[in-house]
Amino acid sequence: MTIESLGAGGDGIARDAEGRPLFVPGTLPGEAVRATPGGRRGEGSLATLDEVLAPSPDRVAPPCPHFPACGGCAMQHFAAAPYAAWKRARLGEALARAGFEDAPVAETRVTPPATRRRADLALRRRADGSVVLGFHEAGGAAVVDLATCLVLDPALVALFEPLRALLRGLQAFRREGSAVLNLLDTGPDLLLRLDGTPGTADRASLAAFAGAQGVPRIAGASPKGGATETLAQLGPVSIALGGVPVAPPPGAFLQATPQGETAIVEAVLNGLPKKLTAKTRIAELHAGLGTLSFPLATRARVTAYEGSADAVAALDAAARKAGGRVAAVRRDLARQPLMARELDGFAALVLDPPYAGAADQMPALARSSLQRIVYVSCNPAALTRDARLLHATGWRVAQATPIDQFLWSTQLEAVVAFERERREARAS
Ligand SMILES: C[S@@+](CC[C@H](N)C(=O)[O-])C[C@H]1O[C@@H](n2cnc3c(N)ncnc32)[C@H](O)[C@@H]1O
Repeated sequence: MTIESLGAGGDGIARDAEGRPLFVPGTLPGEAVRATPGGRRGEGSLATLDEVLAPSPDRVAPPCPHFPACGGCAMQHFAAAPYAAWKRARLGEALARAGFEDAPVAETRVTPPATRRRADLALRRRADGSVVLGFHEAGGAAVVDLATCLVLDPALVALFEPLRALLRGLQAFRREGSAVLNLLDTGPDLLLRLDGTPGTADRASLAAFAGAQGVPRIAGASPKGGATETLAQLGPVSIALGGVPVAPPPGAFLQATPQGETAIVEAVLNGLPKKLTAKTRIAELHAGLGTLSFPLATRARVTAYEGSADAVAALDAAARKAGGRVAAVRRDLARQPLMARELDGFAALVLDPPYAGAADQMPALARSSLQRIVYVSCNPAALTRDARLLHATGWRVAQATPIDQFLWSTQLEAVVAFERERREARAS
């Protein structure tokens, strides 16, 4: 069969005899391949690639030995330039589906390998007591035991083996769990979600590991989430966001790479209205630890709303020390979205919602007196749904920037600046 196009999930798409889509993972447009049809996928079926008969000129040798088994990466077989163009096209399609047919989409801002500073590693204990540590396999629940990872910062990869040795001896690790690693300015910050309760011996091992590996803090929690407990702390934890030091809670959200963070911040600042004064006010939703709040505060006064109690406490403490141009407010924006009249007086609004998007918040934004909205999205489908309402209520896309924060994955980060269409423009 011949692959006609590349789907949003990264699969090559061919057609069966009846013209229905046949999704073939690991293939590229234009390729002739031999594949065996298997299960169903949406309105078509899924096929397993047996052989590439005529490779695309865009096919490259995947650099990682764990590709394609490891589910962390899906697109290592795709050359860098067409891969970046594919991500850019996906943002254009997401906006077109919302009604913005000819939105100005910038070139993709790419992220180099070996820069990811955040990892959520799955852990399993084998029957012989040894430890499997890695990401879930592509399309399955099993965990791929990783010897290396080309997207992660080497400082995190260097912890794989010491972590296996630590976990092997921990009584609190029975069958499965996860390890969230955040690379902060003070070194790796570790949150272990284990299926047992650490006793005295475990705590001693954790403190020894922290000292030996230069990990200033280890926290624990149950695999189901819930409250975290500090299990070992040898020093302070800190990361500078927009130049302001913040002490993140264990497992806190960080943008995936420093380069991605820079690209997002630049696109957000470029999306603001040009005329801002020291008295201008900006509303920021889903502020987290302040990744965007502190850069925004260099242009205006910022009211930063965030739902997580821990995150807002860290943001508030950092903001107070930094001189008070950021006011941190705790608010669950899904249950209690900002109302249109609360947005009076803000020159612009920046939102950076979680993967589900901001469906509950959009009607008030569309109705408000706002003239500028900068939407940071990690989910093109949610962006399409949320942007549709803006299209229907007279907004236009001023600029859209795709950011490839998750190298070789099918994920897409984007910053889209919307502005209200001027009346004369709408009349014409
Ligand atoms: C994609 S992160 C962005 C964080 C921050 N802007 C940054 O760049 O680091 C989304 C943020 O939304 C917050 N969040 C999720 N659901 C929320 C809700 N219902 N109300 C308010 N904030 C929420 C999360 O806690 C998280 O901090």
